[in-house]
Amino acid sequence: MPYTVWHINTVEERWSCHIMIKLKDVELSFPNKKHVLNDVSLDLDQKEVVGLVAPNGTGKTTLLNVIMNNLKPDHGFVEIDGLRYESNRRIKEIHQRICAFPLENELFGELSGYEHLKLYKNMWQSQVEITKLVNILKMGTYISQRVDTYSLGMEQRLCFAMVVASDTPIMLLDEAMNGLDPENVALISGQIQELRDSGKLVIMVSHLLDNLQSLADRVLFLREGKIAQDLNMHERRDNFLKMHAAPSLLSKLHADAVLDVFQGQALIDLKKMDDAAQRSFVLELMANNISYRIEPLSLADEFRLTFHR
Ligand SMILES: Nc1ncnc2c1ncn2[C@@H]1O[C@H](COP(=O)(O)OP(=O)(O)OP(=O)(O)O)[C@@H](O)[C@H]1O
Repeated sequence: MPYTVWHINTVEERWSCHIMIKLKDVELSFPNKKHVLNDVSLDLDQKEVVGLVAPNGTGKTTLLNVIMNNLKPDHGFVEIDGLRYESNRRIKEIHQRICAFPLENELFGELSGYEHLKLYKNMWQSQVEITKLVNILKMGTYISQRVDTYSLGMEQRLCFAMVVASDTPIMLLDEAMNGLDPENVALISGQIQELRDSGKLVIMVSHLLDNLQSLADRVLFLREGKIAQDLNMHERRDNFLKMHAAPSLLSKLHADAVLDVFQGQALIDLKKMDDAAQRSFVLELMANNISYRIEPLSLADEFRLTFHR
């Protein structure tokens, strides 16, 4: 009989594979819109930033609402940290583990930003230091003002700070960067990285693909109710050739190799050419002084190929 070698997981290994959210065969239709979610199965781990990406009206918010139990799936189930929404007690237990980005109508105009942060800290009984949080997010100049005096960007930063104040293991950020200037996008991105590093699962619905490219560990594309792409952002990916779309040269390539032509740039799939063909094509680009780069697809490239082809 062969020896059985028991592998005892290290603390790090156990930590890195704890499933915080499980969706199994989730389906959901609205009366006027069928199959907004159509058989979605997903496991999301702790200590991850997960980007959820799709064009408008595709079902991203619906998916977050299913995770929060605001919508019940027609089929399938959701499990949060091993628990299902099956009784009021369970719902309460689960909601202690999740905080969702507040909607505009969940803010109280007559209260200050500071009072909102205290409210979230108390609701989740967290240990977050509000003064420190206010300083980190550079909200000191307006945090004592009534929220109905806030600009969109100030409100967005407050809503993000409210989620941080909850200190829950799962954070759902639906378009949290909307309306923020680049400096604030960078500030909040840095905080999201710290949340991830401290062990949180952060799910971000976002249309800022360049930002997700650098921030997310994993990006999901939702298309026709399904997860059309599940990209591990740390995995080494194949190289593609990106070149100025010179028609005379593109016409020499097999049509299958030209994946996309967009805003004067062509995207060439090098896997459709053998080494010799690749070399001679690159020499031709150089001889014709045509600019090109060889690199993996960006998230924006992946998005175009998934949704616009
Ligand atoms: N309560 C509802 N009743 C009926 N239809 C709904 C409801 N909520 C969403 N829908 C429809 O379901 C589809 C998905 O909506 P959802 O808000 O999830 O999209 P989204 O991807 O979050 O869009 P956006 O990027 O514009 O926020 C849309 O066609 C929308 O009209």
